[in-house]
Amino acid sequence: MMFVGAHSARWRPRALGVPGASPASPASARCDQQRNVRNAGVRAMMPTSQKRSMRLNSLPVGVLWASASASAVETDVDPKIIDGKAMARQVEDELAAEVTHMKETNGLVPGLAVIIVGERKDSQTYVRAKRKACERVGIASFGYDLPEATTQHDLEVLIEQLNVRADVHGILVQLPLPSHIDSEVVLDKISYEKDVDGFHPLNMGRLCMAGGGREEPRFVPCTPKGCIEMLKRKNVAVAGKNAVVLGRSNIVGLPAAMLLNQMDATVTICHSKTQDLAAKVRDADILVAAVGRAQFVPGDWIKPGAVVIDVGINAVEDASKKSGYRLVGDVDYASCYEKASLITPVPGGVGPMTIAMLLRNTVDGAARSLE
Ligand SMILES: Nc1nc(=O)c2c([nH]1)NC[C@@H]1CN(c3ccc(C(=O)N[C@@H](CCC(=O)O)C(=O)O)cc3)C=[N+]21
Repeated sequence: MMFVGAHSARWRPRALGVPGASPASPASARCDQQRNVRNAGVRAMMPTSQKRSMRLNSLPVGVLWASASASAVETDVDPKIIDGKAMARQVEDELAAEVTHMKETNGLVPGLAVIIVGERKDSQTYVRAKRKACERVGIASFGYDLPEATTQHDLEVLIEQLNVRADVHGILVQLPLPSHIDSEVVLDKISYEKDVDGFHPLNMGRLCMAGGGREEPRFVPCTPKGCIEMLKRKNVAVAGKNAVVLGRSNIVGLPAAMLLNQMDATVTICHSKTQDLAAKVRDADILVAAVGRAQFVPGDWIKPGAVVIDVGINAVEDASKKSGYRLVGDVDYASCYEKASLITPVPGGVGPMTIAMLLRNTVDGAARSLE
């Protein structure tokens, strides 16, 4: 049976607070001494003209501070940049406290099952990041690494088993799935009460329904939820503002538009058939770019003072890097930075917040299981 193999691949929970110090995640340690390392990451995202001015307030002022009071230091190094990595660590700290409390009062350990089918390198990277994040906050993670040739039936059987397991509160099937598997059918199989990705039609449907008295979705998709959390934590006023969402995917664009609509923004969804895209974007007080095209949005499309949330993660060739590539977003960062009042970097922006929201959803799912 394939699940024997899957079980042997089960992730072993490690002690809390052990930094998963791999070169790919330099900021996984949370101690104060590490703060300047993290700030260095932000500094790398800044145009050179800004770097000099920020050096003054990036002195190690917080060495004696508790991490709970470190937020101003961590996220406001350059007030224009929304440091998603630091913000995600803050969310993780909050979640770790909740998880500890849950364990102490109810003996409950939140559990997340992550299924990956096939050997896509990018999927493996993301899944590894999710597992490490679970370790940091004390969530038990159960990894299922299934071969490319896994059948639709076997995948569905696994999901049904996870649906009834009391120690699993969230189930995530990493996308994209191999083409011989019908993703929609698979996602519908996940119990909507464990659908921490928020992709189940019942969760998506409830997200899209407006009006009083309706049931809230059990879970909201992690990437758009992370975008909104960034706006909230930066105290961005949304009501009455023009929000433009580039892209209409089920995973990002569409749910992001629904959430902004619920916050009383005037939302415009743009896509490949949109006429005069530049004019639409120039009207945006808040721009969410999720088109999957490297540096697609130039700075001269940005309204002065706009808030720019860049969801894109695109690899572009870069001979100066050891890997041969670097990651860029869907906006041209340097020119958009000049016009924006707030902007998210790539990497270190929406990506880490996506993972933090997955943890949030898993802890919420565990809390709901007590009701
Ligand atoms: N069922 C499912 N749920 C998902 O949430 C899901 C998925 N499938 N398939 C793929 C996309 C992509 N995604 C990312 C999450 C974090 C980073 C992230 O943390 N990125 C780092 C950089 C990572 C790197 O260096 O490669 C950053 O932006 O700083 C990126 C991408 C979740 N996804």
